[in-house]
Amino acid sequence: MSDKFIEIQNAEMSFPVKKGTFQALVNVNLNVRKGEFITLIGHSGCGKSTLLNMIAGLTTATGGMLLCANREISGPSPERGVVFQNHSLLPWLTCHENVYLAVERVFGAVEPKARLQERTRTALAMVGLTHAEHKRPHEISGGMKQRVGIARALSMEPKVLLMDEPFGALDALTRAHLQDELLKIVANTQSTVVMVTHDVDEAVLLSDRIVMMTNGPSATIGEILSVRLPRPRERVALAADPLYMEYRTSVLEFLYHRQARPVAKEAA
Ligand SMILES: Nc1ncnc2c1ncn2[C@@H]1O[C@H](COP(=O)(O)OP(=O)(O)OP(=O)(O)O)[C@@H](O)[C@H]1O
Repeated sequence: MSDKFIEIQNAEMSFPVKKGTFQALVNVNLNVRKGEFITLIGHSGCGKSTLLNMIAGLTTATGGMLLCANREISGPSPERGVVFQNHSLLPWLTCHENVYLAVERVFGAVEPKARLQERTRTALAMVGLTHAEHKRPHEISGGMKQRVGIARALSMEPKVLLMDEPFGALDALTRAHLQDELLKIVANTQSTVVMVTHDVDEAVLLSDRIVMMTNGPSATIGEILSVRLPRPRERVALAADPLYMEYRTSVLEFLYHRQARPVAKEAA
């Protein structure tokens, strides 16, 4: 397992604002191993999405360097699949067509249609949506829409799956169900994942390491917690596991004692 699949070196991000420049992130250093599951956690506005977008190549760092598989990240690429909270499906297309579109974009030039169809069906099966492949987004639940978003990202066979609060808008039970599914999918695909979350239990359940960010402006990585719970992980058993409680308490301590939320200092 390579130690440096994603390399973030002294990354910075500042935004031009009315009063000059807003320094969102400074001095961010992180190496992510191949196959590792990383969550980014921190108070609202600390820069989690900004950092994820930098890894996605959707925004360019104003300082430092970001690399994926030894190549500088200079824009979005199918090697880094992104899943957003609002799933962003095209409403006039079926689930199958939404995924097919992504598959065609990545593999369309080199593979026959039958293979593209097969890839699409495999991705939908992976998230348990074969039965809904001909439905349109308005005909399915929020959790199912989010699963289509995950299928679409996975269908491109990304080297890295980047997820920005993918389950944030879902009710607690659907969220738990999708977390369990994600654990299985990632175990099967051996994907490298970087995921933004606000949810401490979600972070402990899913992560190999939890990256805890300080409050902004000039936010950075405060601490990194290695979660050494064996896999496969089972939420009910973990709830009574003393080590699980210890990790949970460490993250809560960081968030609510060491980084107690100040009065919001958003960009002006
Ligand atoms: N394009 C932009 N222009 C100016 N300021 C920005 C821009 N994008 C983000 N910011 C500021 O950078 C900071 C980090 O924002 P970001 O969305 O990354 O935080 P976050 O931790 O993901 O927040 P949340 O948890 O609420 O989604 C915030 O103060 C935000 O207002």
